[in-house]
Amino acid sequence: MDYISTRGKVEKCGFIDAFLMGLANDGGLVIPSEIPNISEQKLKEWQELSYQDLMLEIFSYYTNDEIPYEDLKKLVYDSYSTFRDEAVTPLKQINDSLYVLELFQGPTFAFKDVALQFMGNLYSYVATKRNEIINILGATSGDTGAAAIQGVRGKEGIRICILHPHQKVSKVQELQMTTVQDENVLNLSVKGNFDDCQQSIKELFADVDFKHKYHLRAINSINFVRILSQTVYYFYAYFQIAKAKPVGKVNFSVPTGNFGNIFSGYLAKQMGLPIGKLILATNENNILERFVKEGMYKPGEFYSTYSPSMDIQIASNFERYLYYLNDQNPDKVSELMNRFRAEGQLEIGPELLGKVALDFEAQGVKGADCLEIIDKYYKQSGYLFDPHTACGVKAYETCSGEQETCVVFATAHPAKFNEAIALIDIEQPFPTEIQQLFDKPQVQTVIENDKQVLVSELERFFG
Ligand SMILES: Cc1ncc(COP(=O)(O)O)c(C=O)c1O
Ligand SMILES: N[C@@H](CCOP(=O)(O)O)C(=O)O
Repeated sequence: MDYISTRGKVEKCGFIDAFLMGLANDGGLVIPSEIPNISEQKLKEWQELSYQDLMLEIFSYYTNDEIPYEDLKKLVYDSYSTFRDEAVTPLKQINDSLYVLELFQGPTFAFKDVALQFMGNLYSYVATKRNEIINILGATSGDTGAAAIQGVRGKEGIRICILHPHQKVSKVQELQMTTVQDENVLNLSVKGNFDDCQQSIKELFADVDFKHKYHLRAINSINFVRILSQTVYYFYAYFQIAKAKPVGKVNFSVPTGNFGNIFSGYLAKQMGLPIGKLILATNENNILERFVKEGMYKPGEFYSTYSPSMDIQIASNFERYLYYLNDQNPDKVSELMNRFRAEGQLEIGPELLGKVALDFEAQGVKGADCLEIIDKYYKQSGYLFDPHTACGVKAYETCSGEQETCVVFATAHPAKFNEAIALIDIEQPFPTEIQQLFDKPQVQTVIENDKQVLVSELERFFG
């Protein structure tokens, strides 16, 4: 398998080079040169596999044997040995049509651990085997940062700098990042929002001289390995249902911000997994809902919501989808992205909008509805959803038919977002790992949202 850019101006490369490149050197996003098709027979065979073995099977289509099988197996098994549930991503049935896939069983209680435990180990492996310097630069609305730091803290040959929006992440998210005392970790708290943080790091990654000088590596979903790692649980969830009952297509409702998690679902569907609708759940920051419903991609006003990890306007992975929507035409993608930069918006016509509708439905969920869902299901079934997951459940109620089977992704544990849960007078016990954080000292540097200030911090830390 070769890896190419959505903008077509990067020489094709192999799996590890694609992993190290992060953002494509022409400013586009890395994608595989083709999407492998998994036969029905293979899908049947995979049903019985453990999560880890399923991941090994899926990765075998993408890694070109650049990592010897036994090494990859160790990386995968080590990565999920830190999870609290043997199944890695256990599936819970809530009612006849609704299943919840718990993606929060990793060390930082959010879905990001699934990919980032693995990527942390992979970076460590590549640092040793290829003698590469690994300086990770990432932006977070709270969960990616915590998971990435946890994945590489204290690891030799790796440094990590994470930008988060100052006072716009939950208290638990802030503590998870800033109580880490290892010397290889730098937390920058930026006076701005997540989009500001993401734009800053994307500009630095696009400056190829700067990127190479400081050996910058990506852990955000701009990195294709994030996307690929996240496809595994779509397959895994589907197989758990298919083993229990005859099932045709399954819908997935995915709380969405940067379009990474749901793009992994799109990839799984293109690979041949029988997915019906990919239901895109958002909050008041609903640029993607407006795109799916009206064909207009235009950032709106920024809102701070009960689901702060999805307080995102400009969705990083949208460009990957534009590539497939436009018949894999890199020139068209370049033209569209240039137009977006110049005009601040993009619009697609009825024909392409029809194509979008073949795969996606979308629902933006207001704060009051989000809290109502948490309260309702807690009373009905005793299951406590975090606010992001609750948006996914509301979107399931709105978009998935009564006779259709739907998996909602539980993207975080409710303890991470107690600020919202407390508003509906539900008292939840905190897991010990989270409770302990409140007694630890915090280390972080608060900076202005200013490129030169950021560059100085990075030169000092990575230089
Ligand atoms: C808890 C939670 N849910 C949902 C999302 C949205 O996922 P994505 O950015 O992959 O669309 C995020 C952040 O990305 C998150 O942290
Ligand atoms: N919600 C994310 C935002 C970054 O998304 P990513 O998938 O590109 O890493 C977060 O929690 O940081």
